[in-house]
Amino acid sequence: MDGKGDIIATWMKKHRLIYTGATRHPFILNIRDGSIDISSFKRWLAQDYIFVRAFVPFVASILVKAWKETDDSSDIDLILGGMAALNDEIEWFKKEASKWGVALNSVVPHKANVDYCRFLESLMNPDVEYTLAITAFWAIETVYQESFAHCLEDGSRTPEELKETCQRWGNEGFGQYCCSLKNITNRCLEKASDDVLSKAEVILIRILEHEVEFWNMSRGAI
Ligand SMILES: Cc1ncc(CO)c(N)n1
Repeated sequence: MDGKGDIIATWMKKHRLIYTGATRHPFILNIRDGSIDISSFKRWLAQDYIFVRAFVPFVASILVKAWKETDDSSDIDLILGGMAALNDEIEWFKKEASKWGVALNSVVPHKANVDYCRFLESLMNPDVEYTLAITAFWAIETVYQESFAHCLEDGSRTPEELKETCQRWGNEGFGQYCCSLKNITNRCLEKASDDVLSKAEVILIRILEHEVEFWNMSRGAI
C-alpha cells in the first residue's frame, strides 16, 4: 500500500451527484414505480443490443491489455468470465426482443448510442493503459448493476414482465462481479501515476455522462 487507499470511494463522494444521475435516472425510477412507458423500454432494449455488440470488442481489448500489462492471472479470469456472460447476454437480447416484437436487425443506432460506442472505441486503442480501460469497464457495469438492483428492492413496483431484465444486472452474482472489478480497478489506481489517475477520473465522469444520455435517449427525451 502506498497510502492512496480506496480511490474509487473518494471519487464516489466527489462525483456523487452525477453518479446518482446515472443510477437513479427517471427511466429507472419509472421502471421501479411501474409507470414506465413500454415504448421507452422497447427503445432501450433495441439500442442496448447495439451497445452490447460494441461492448464485446471493448472487453476483448481489455483482455489483451490485461495480458500485456498485469501479472495477475485472476484479472484475466474475471474479464474472460465477463466476456462469456456477454455471449449469454446477446442471446438473451434476441429472445427478449422477439418477445416484445422488436426487430433487432433493422434498428438504427441513436446519436447518444453512436457517441457512446465511439468513446468505447477510443479506449480500445493499444496506447490506452489497462488502468484507464478497466476503470471504464468497472464504471459501465456498475451503473447497470446499481440501477437495476434498485428496481428489485423492497417497496419497488416493477412490472412483472420487466423483472427478468432487472434481474439480469441487478442480481447478487452480478453485484459480486462488479465488486471484483472495483477491487482490480482500485489496485491498478493505487499503482498509477498522477497523470493516469487524473485521466481515469475524467474517463469515469465521461462514462457517467454517456450513461445519463443513454437513459435520456431511451425515454425519447432526445
Ligand atoms: C448503456 C449500457 N451501459 C452499461 C451496460 C452494462 O453492460 C449496458 N448493457 N448498456
